[in-house]
Amino acid sequence: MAALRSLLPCVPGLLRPRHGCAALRTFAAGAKFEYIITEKKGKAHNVGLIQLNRPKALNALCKGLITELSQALQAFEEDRAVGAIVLTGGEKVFAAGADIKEMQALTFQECSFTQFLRQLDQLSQVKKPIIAAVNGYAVSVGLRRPRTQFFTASCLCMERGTGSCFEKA
Ligand SMILES: C[C@@H](CO)C(=O)SCCNC(=O)CCNC(=O)[C@H](O)C(C)(C)COP(=O)(O)OP(=O)(O)OC[C@H]1O[C@@H](n2cnc3c(N)ncnc32)[C@H](O)[C@@H]1OP(=O)(O)O
Repeated sequence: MAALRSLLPCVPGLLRPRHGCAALRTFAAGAKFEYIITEKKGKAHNVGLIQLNRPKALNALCKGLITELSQALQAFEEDRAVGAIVLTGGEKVFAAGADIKEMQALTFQECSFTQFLRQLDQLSQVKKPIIAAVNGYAVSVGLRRPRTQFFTASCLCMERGTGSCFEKA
């Protein structure tokens, strides 16, 4: 908990986009991600940070992003040094929900029962506490994730307008 507390004041700074920083795009295990950035934070490197990093599509959850998120969460889950995970997005948006462009070509059954959304549900199997640091829009499936987390650090969010069917931080 002490490591988490020490991390929280840093989170707004962490929300700034970090394009082009190769070191931050490299996961502890050595894998490189296209849609997320991972890092271990805290003095003891015991907080796993995952930042959704698909800004051009407002972090819409495409299949590739969901796969990478799943891999990163699994790796932090298995990393005995990591006690908790912080999941965050960008400055304007946490996530604009499922990738509707990708969904366009799929049937309802394909969306619901195949890998597309099922893999997302598997993320809730992670046993370590996940803090969702939400900033800006959190839409639909992008909202369901923070809601299922143990604690949503909405106190860290910045105000940006309103939306009737969307939840804004
Ligand atoms: C499976 C179910 C669960 O219930 C879902 O999750 S369905 C997905 C639900 N989400 C949405 O319907 C959100 C759609 N997006 C929006 O309404 C708006 O983008 C916005 C969040 C209100 C933000 O609007 P803004 O005007 O600030 O930004 P743009 O609309 O110009 O978007 C920029 C850029 O991102 C692409 N994009 C946005 N959301 C998605 C998405 N969900 N999937 C794929 N792509 C998305 C948008 O197309 C723009 O890209 P461009 O066309 O310019 O290449």
